[in-house]
Amino acid sequence: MTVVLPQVLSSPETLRARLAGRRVTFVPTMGYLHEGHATLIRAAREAAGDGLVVVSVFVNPLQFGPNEDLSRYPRDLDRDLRVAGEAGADVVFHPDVDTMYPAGFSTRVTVDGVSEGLDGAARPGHFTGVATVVLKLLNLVRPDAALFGEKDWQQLAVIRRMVRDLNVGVEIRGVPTVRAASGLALSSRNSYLTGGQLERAAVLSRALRAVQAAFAVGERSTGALEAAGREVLAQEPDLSLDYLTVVDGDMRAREMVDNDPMNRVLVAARLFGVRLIDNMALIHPEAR
Ligand SMILES: Nc1ncnc2c1ncn2[C@@H]1O[C@H](COP(=O)(O)OP(=O)(O)OP(=O)(O)O)[C@@H](O)[C@H]1O
Ligand SMILES: CC(C)(CO)[C@@H](O)C(=O)[O-]
Ligand code: BAL
Repeated sequence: MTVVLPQVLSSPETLRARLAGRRVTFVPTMGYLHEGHATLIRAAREAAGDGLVVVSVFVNPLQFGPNEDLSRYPRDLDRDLRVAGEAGADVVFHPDVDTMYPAGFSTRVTVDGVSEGLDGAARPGHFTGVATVVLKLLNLVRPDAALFGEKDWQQLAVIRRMVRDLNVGVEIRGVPTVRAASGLALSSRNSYLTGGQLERAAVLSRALRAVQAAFAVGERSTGALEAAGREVLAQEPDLSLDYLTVVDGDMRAREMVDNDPMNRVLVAARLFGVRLIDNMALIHPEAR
């Protein structure tokens, strides 16, 4: 099958000229696209009708801490163009860092509350970096709708809050997490792991399923639910746990949970030196 590669644009001016007057559905990414991204792009294609699907590929330095993996974050634009084209993208916006943050750039967007715990606490400044770049990308692309993965559940909550608070006027859609057969959530950072390590990293999703199973048999204390997940994680000696926490839709910890479908268990851990995150609803989707 011949794939029509998307048009690559790197300046705000050419992007605006290309998108003028068109309905636009947008998928922001940091590149190194995998099947999770392709699922987002296909969903965008379906939602877009005869409008344009725009994918951004930009590794945003503002959301990386000083000791994080910015310099080694995986990059492969040629492959990204093939994946994006196959999934139905029309345009890939690929700006360089100076275009996004020219000399004198001084503005930051900080979302209080939902940004503060979990990854916000573990990665100081991370969500300010995310909110700033996402608002900037939304202002450049001016989409009707933008799609984000539920894999980054707290990020999705931060973006929804920002869009609501600042009247950005874009529909934000969440897309369920795409997983490997082992249960491991697909992630660009999985490329840091070898085959055997990837199999072992599936312990994260097994821990989340153990929390779902405890909830399904009636456990409502978050302490006991979290203990069920941690017990599974304890079986992996090369894992260093950041958090495994049950939160409500506003990212708040509670002592007891009810059947609200927004209740979620989130996990972040370092495995073989790589920091991975995952999350699941407390109510197993098939039990709804
Ligand atoms: N497995 C997945 N299923 C669904 N959406 C995903 C998945 N992985 C990433 N996404 C979504 O794709 C978008 C771009 O994410 P990003 O480019 O950071 O990829 P990533 O795989 O999450 O990388 P990282 O390793 O940095 O976490 C985000 O909205 C993210 O939530
Ligand atoms: C939303 C995003 C593209 C902002 O850089 C990034 O955080 C991501 O890929 O999830
Ligand atoms: N997908 C989230 C991007 C990050 O970890 O910086």
